[in-house]
Amino acid sequence: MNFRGNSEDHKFVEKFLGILSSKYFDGFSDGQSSEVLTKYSSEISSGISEERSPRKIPRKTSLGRRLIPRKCSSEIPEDSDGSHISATPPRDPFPSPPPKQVPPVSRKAPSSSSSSRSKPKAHTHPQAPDHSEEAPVPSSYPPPPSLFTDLPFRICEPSNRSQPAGSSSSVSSFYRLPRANTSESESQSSSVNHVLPELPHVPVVRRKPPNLITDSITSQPVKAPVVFRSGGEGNFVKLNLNGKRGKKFPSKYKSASKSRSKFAYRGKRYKKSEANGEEEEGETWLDEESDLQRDNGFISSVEEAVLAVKAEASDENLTKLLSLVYGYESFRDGQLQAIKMVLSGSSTMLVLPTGAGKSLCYQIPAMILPGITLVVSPLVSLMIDQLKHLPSVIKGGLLSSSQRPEEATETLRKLKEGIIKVLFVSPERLLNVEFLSMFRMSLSVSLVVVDEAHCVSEWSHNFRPSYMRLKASMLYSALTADCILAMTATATTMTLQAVMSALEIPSTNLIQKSQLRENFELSVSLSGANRLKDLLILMESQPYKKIRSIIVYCKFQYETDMISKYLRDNNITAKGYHSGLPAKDRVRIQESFCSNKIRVVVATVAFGMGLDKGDVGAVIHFSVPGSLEEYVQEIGRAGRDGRLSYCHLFYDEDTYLKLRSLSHSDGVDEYAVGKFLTHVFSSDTKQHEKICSIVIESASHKFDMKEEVMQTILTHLELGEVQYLRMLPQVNVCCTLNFHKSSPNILAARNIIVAAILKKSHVKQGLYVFDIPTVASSTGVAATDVLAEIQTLKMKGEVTYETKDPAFCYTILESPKDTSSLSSHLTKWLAEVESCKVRKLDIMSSAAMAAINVSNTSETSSGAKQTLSLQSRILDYFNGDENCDVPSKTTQNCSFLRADIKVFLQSNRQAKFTPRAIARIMHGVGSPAFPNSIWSKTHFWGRYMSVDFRAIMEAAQTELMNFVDRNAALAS
Ligand SMILES: Nc1ncnc2c1ncn2[C@@H]1O[C@H](COP(=O)(O)OP(=O)(O)OP(=O)(O)O)[C@@H](O)[C@H]1O
Repeated sequence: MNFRGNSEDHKFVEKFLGILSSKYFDGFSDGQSSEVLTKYSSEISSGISEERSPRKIPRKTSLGRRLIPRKCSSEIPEDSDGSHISATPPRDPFPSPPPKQVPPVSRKAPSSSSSSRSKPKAHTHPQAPDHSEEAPVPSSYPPPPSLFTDLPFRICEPSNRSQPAGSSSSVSSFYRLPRANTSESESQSSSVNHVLPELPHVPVVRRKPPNLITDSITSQPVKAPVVFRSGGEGNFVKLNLNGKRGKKFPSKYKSASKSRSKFAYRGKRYKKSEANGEEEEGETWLDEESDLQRDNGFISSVEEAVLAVKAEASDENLTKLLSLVYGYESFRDGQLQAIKMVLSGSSTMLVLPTGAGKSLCYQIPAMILPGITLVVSPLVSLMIDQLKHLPSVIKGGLLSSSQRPEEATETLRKLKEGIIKVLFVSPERLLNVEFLSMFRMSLSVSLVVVDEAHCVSEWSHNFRPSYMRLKASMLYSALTADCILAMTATATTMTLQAVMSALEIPSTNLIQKSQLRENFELSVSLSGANRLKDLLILMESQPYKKIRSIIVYCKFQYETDMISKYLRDNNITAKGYHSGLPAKDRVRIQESFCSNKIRVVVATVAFGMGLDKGDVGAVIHFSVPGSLEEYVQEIGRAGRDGRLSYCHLFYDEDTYLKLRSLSHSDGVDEYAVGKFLTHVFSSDTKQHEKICSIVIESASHKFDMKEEVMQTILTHLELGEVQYLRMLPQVNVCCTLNFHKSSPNILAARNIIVAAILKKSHVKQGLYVFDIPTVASSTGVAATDVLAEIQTLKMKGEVTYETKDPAFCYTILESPKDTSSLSSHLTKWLAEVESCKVRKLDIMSSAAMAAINVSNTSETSSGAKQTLSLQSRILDYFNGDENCDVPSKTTQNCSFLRADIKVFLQSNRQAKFTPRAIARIMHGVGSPAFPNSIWSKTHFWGRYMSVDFRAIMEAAQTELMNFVDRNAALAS
């Protein structure tokens, strides 16, 4: 629409500007975590491949190809699918080939899909890496050791460290252990022990078996739990955890016991050499009977231990169970307390640092409690990973919206038969009406675990609208759950309060340990145009030079390729990893990294969630993270074996400004929210249970609102104080149907859905085109049922079809009485969320700058000073007030700004701008209506990134008014 200065245009601008009071100028809703921030990052400049999650629903399916949405919007599929191997940490950077005499000892009863044998196997028969791109492993690297062969372990504790407060004798914690030998000559002179130089102040204590695992071939072997095979998706053998032999977990499906024996182990085995008990590399079949006997023996011991805990959940009994199932000698700080709380039926909020062992806090209760343990997880990759890491005695399953229908059906069958004890589920699936009714009717839930619980809160760095739906009232009533365990490693006080309030966890039930492990050496340096070179210099200097596993985090997809290539050109084995890579490539890269074939992974935020590779010795941030939470999560991939690890951050101002601009990419104005609400409630609500739909792409363009923002608003309309609507699964709403066999009318006579289709469609070149929600509403069934029916017809050869236009679907329960006050309320809330995001980045930036400054003040031990400075900032942030004022590096004005906006408006008369749209263009941030593919060509694109976004909006508002007035004057 052109602006011609007529009165209508004037009214539009006036109306818009009238609504835009300055307090809403920062209207923003990301709602989507740093991943989302990253995924829009390329909008800052054209031609940059951004970290964008794939469409959740296919835009278009080929005739009859796919019916069911593959992804729900909140399941960010950009991580690897998690099928990496969690390797026991190699013990030195470039170790000698392992001796072959030590039997495999499982720290955790293995449970990967290809049986427990797959772990050692993964090392001996690794998947072929992509040699075409990958630099060869330097010949100085000996072949990677088989898993576990470096055992036994060594534990080091600083002598001056006292027991952590509140810890019991059976609790230990992370301590800082030295990592790499910084002296090259030392490393060359010793094949194994050189990794841990004997530091004078760090006495070595040897234990059997240790909690913190480091390397030493001199210590005693850990008492090995029976290495228990698993199968299927990780858990073949089912344990009778109810204490009655031959009986399953309680299920209301009483008839389901027959299939149980199916899950006894059947698979390839490694043969144990009778002579020395070592694992032979070749695969062979063992006598199944003797194996089963051994398995049964193990099961009996675990069953006994479970019964003992059921009788008395004492420290001793729990520790015995821990040692039997996991091979660990003691609980870590916080674990025992959390397990006991859960066993006593108290809902609990558990805050432990990354890698502290939170998973164990639901796995052990899952063995004891009678019903199912449901684990809600934000990422499919994380769920897959956690499923794989379940001890084999706990049978697990997974339900996510990205599954194929037959996979989901199989999991549901196992659930009903009582085979599954721990079910991983996405929030969308959990809240699916059919899923809930199945639980209500037939299954008992003992525990609901909300993993990454900070996602519940809009004040976290990683808020997800679907997590908003996890309210205690729903979890308790719809699932009849007994208890909730919420877990996170990164939550500020404000986030914790929001999570605990949503999940109705009393403040007395908070178990919170320090959110930062102590085994990090943190450093920051100022960088700029030479960042790549700086990175190489860092990696070629001590201690990084000697570290075998390193993750380099950057913000943009194109950076991962560029940096990894640069490193490879400099003889460092490196691979780029981002969500844009095909899933199989991501899996392969992760596996190669975990099996030490790649030394460095250069990744976006898509890498790392759930990554439990013990020996990652360093994490380097090529760009400043979006928040301290993100920083802590990402450095949390390092040093999970408890040893000293190194984390360096290159701070450069340009990236900070880019990210700050991007923080505004999801902002909305009250005007747009109002229009959107009018659209949402435009349907005829008198028709009971009418299915309404909003086609995502066109609405996004029309309201200049990102999909995530629309979803956040809709979720709020469902879960706010008044329930205005009920959300239904997303579907592709436009269907084109082609009849092949029977005539349409004959089919319609015996099928009411076909009859409705004929009634509601228009015929185009012999094809029937119709709107699925309309047909669903007219027949009184769900949109997914219409799709299912068409699919059935397709299977019978009656039809082929194609669907397009993914849409939000919902039914209206109540129309708002006052849309304008509702939109004002929503805009205010979204603006607060946006400001919170910007503030988090400013706090991160200010912490980095403070560390740089502290190192400038004195020459001596700047490393230690930086570590202390960052540690204290992080702990203050998590424990204190995050709303404190932080200096921003943006300026409030620029002399040419107004003049430039004027020129911009004159040269783009054809477009209808809002002040926010102008500010975005000046910041180089695209939006659905002003995409960077078009607007990045303007001279003004990103020119004012250093000027405060709100200040630009104010200037744009004035200039827009002037512009309209001038045109109106000219026209009259
Ligand atoms: N008591 C224990 N003793 C020794 N190792 C343990 C103990 N508990 C857990 N671990 C190990 O610690 C590692 C990290 O555990 P887990 O993945 O549960 O951490 P997390 O707290 O969920 O971390 P993140 O938040 O980063 O995902 C695992 O390899 C696990 O087996």
